[in-house]
Amino acid sequence: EQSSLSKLPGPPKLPIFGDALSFIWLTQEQMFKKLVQLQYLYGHRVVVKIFNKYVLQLYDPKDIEIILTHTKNIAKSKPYEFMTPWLGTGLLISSGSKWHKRRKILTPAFHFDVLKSFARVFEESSRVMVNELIQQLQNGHDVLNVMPFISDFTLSTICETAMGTNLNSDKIDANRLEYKQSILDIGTLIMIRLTRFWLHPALIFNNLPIGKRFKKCLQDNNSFTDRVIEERRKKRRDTEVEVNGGRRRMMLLDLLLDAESKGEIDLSGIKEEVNTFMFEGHDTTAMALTFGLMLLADHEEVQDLIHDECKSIFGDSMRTATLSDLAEMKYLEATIKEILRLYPSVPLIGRTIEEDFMLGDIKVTKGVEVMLHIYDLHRREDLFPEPEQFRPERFLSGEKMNFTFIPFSAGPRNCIGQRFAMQEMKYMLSEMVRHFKLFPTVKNFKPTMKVDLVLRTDDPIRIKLALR
Ligand code: HEM
Repeated sequence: EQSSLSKLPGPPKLPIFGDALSFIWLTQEQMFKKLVQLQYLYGHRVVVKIFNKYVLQLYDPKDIEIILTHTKNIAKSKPYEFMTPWLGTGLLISSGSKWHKRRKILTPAFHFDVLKSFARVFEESSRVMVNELIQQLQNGHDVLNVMPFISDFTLSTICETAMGTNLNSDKIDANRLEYKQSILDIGTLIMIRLTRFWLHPALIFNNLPIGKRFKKCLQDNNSFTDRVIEERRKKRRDTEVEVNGGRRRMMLLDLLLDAESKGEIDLSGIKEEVNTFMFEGHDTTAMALTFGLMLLADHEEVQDLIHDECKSIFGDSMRTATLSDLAEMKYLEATIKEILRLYPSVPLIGRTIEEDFMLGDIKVTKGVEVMLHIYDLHRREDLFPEPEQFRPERFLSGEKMNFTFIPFSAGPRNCIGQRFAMQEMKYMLSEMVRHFKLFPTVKNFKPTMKVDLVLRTDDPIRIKLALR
């Protein structure tokens, strides 16, 4: 049955192993490079065989549309399994009726009115970050690795909005660094495990030093998220009026705690969702903002256009932005899209096929895995002329991009936090450009990407700042 796939182009295959041996021992950077090369070597539909399993690699919008709009084939692919000791089967990883039920419980947490009520937090957190950077400037540090400042910003906003917990005033603040480090380590360990097939069985992995390190990371991670849950539970008891006030009930963690009292979810269910949202809700936007500031620093003309746009909205006032101000920031919105085209925080997603379907004239059968290459799709020269060039104007015409531009995926399993993320990024980037001029430390810097849980690089992103 799978043999119709064997006719598709792909790397040469060995008996028994297929292509498995060519992925062994690769570093995360080598793996990234290898996956990018596949489409240039073999075209937009590539078949890789890992032992007896076909893994179809797709780079074409029409094929990607067929997969993403399929209402039954919503199960994630094998590599996501290595994340389950950490994220359980929370919204990102679950499938079938569990996924449907959870998505229904959590969707109200991203309602327009709820996002509107978060404006103050996005606003204040952006200001806090800007003030920290001004402080750094005053202390003589004008060249900064911006990543740690940004991830502090996105972590505190996800805690204060979705989780209703204020990081700065709580003792959990001390665990923040440990939490962020644990996510980096978890990513690295999962990637090591992926490229060494003998580490795949849990029984082997868990009993080796690498499995023990993994377990320690999970403990560090959970000690932070458990406290976030506890803090909110306490506050709810203390401030019952606030809970019945209506609006507050819509906060993500409150919805989960409400579902718990109705018997729809248990504590382990709450934990898997809190872990999922704390990670997906801060790391993705942090990486997009980091690459975004790097691109802005390299393109003074783009900064100036954003600044002009802000000036036309705010005049000379340094007042804080409202949601209707944000709606007017059309050029900034196009800039954010262009950032996500070049650096989509989730560069690659995967599905396991549960119901046979046709991909054009090719039958794809149950059990096949499919990888959708968002990063490579966004850099196709025929879809985005001069794809390496950073040009926000591409997104100004308002032309529909359909499945050629999918940083948030699409279809039933698209990103639930998409509007949250856009709003957060608009607040932060507009605040930055209103206060600072950014300069590159290396002109036209192209960081070396690596395969990880989100799009990452080990190269520090250093930017020179000056007050505007
Ligand atoms: C720039 C920021 C972001 C990008 C580029 C992004 C991208 C994505 C993508 C591509 C997916 C599909 C994953 C897959 O199919 O495996 C996804 C799913 C998801 N995202 Fe985001 N995301 C961002 C921000 C956020 C934020 C801020 C939150 C939460 C507040 C969030 C929560 C989630 C969740 C829970 C899912 C799983 C949804 C489901 O399967 O029902 N994301 N995201």
